[in-house]
Amino acid sequence: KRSNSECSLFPHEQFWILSKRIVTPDGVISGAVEVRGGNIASVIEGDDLQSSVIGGHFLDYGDAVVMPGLVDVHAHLDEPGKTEWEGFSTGTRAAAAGGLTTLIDMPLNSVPSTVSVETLRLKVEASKEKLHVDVGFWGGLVPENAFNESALDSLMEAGALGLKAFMCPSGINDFPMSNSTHIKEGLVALAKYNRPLLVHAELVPDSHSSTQLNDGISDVRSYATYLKTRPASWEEAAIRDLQSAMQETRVGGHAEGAHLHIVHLSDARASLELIKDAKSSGASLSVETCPHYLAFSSDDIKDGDTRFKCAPPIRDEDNRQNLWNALLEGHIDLVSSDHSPSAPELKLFGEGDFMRAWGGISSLQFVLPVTWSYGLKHGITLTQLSKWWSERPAKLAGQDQKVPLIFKLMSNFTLKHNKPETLQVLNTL
Ligand SMILES: NC(=O)NC(NC(N)=O)C(=O)[O-]
Ligand SMILES: [Zn+2]
Ligand SMILES: [Zn+2]
Repeated sequence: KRSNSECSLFPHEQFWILSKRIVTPDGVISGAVEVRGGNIASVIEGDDLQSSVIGGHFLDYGDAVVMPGLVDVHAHLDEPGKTEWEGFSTGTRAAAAGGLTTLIDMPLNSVPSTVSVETLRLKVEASKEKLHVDVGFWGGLVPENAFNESALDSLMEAGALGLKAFMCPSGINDFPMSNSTHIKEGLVALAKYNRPLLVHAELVPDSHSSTQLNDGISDVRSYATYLKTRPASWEEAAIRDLQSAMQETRVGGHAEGAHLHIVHLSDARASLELIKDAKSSGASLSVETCPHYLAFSSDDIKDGDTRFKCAPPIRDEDNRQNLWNALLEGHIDLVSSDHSPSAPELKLFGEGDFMRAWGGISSLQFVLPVTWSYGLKHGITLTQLSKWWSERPAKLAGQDQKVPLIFKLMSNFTLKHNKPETLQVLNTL
């Protein structure tokens, strides 16, 4: 609704958006999108629609792309508590600047972490009057609530869209790691709601104590040093450890109805093979990767440039190509930002110490151009981009209404010509 502020919304209850490139489930069409009362009312294929069909108010965007807004299922907005790291106001403005119209906020890096109905309410309260795009919330699965089904139920019934767990230390004191037993419990609780459990899948082998991790560390400014401390075998070990939990999400399984989603996959070798096997065995399983894994390889990262520190780490060029192939072949389902900013001083830009800097990449407003620019070299299409960044993330977050009804209906109508009767049908839909 147009407010009397300097809002840029077109001041009409009903208007049309024309473009030569409108992204629909049936491909990219030239035509017009009808907006009525703030919703998509119809989509019409055809050229020169101004005069013949539409009349009224319209915005003609020429050959600029018109597509569903991006839905980011993995963003750390850090409020309440750490607004010097991000916050709802700056984070949602960055999202809007980058074409993201929905963010699902992670349950950690805020203070407190979102691991109960009380802390979810604190977060919702903190977000009031600060949102420039839609925001939803994942709840946190931690050892403290994993066996307390009623606590998980109240978190879900209070509006959490699913749960998130870490299988390794998260770097946040009040968000401890979980094991596969906790995860199985979480999946059983989620089965009632047909909702997902998202997992940070890195598992530190028992032999590794945290001190050992830093043993023999030579040059902390070299990215290779950091990369060596978080090998792909950690991702593989976590996904191997999740196998039986994944099997329980199959039809007839103990957690049928629940869904397991692996966040920010970096290892496109053994870990990806295990995911592919689990999917083909019928597990209700999906996996995301992030633009920084698709765009950069370890060789690109200069000494001391701790902007690129994240967990799991950015791996080598061959791995990056494998990630693109897996995304193009549908083995990786979607892309998310894993926007994990911090106060600049925590990145230790001066010292460039990869071992002590905050792990997390700040990227929200760049994810669309990065995915598109680097994807062009792999021949990606706008339709694929929209599946990876809008349609599938919206489904994971249970936001099916974000995949506009008309686009769903469009999948039944193969509009060849905007014959009046067809238009009439669409308009009444
Ligand atoms: N607490 C975090 O924000 N962690 C994040 N940090 C990264 N990815 O380096 C994450 O998603 O694991
Ligand atoms: Zn993570
Ligand atoms: Zn994250």
